[in-house]
Amino acid sequence: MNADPVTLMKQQVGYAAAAKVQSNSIVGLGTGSTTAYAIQAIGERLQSGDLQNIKGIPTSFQAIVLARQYGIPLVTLDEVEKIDIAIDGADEVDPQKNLIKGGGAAHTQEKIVDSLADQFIVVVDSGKLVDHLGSTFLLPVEVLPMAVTPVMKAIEKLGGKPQLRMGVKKAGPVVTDQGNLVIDVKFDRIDQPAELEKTLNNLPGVLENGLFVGVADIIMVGEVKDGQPSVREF
Ligand SMILES: O=C(CO)[C@H](O)[C@H](O)COP(=O)(O)O
Repeated sequence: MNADPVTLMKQQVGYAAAAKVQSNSIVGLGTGSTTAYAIQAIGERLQSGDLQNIKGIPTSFQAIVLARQYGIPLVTLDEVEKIDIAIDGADEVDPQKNLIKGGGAAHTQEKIVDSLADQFIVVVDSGKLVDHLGSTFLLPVEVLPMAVTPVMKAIEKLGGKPQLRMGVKKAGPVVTDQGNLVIDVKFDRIDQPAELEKTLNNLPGVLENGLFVGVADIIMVGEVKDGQPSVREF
């Protein structure tokens, strides 16, 4: 393999998480470049006959496209009693397994699916591990378009520095799969993520924020040591 180290870590951890999926299960399919490897690996296991009777619940349009590409049948939350396992990425992970998600603007559907899973496995490269949430990544907040200005003002009063997420190769702001906008917020240090999660979601116009507190069961971390990729769990 001649991929760069971060890509190697993502591949390794995505495939390792897919190996935990068992036949006859409902699988939450997360969003992002790391989860994409897990979706690919689940599809390959289905195709080889190593896995049978898997149904996926997607967390985004990206997940739908990848599931179709790799032959994973999809169902909706209306059609299942429960989700057995969900695999999803994260932008930051703290030692208590709390997360910041939403780098792909998909955190609203991700939180619904990941929270419902009996087992939620987070797949990250080692660069995502932090001592405190908010250290490296801005906190994404999905907001109804008509409420962007009042929500930004309210976030400033909470001590955050908000900025509207702008599109890349698209004029204007990023529009979520739900047709809303994303405000990315810099907080100097998020010491009480559970409280901040609730406070932000209580602002009129906010749909969901990217703090996932007490949701993750297992963190799988892709690492490269001496040029060799490996995976550890906590
Ligand atoms: O939360 C997410 C999307 O909303 C992603 O899971 C998160 O941004 C990590 O993505 P990647 O694996 O590409 O680094």
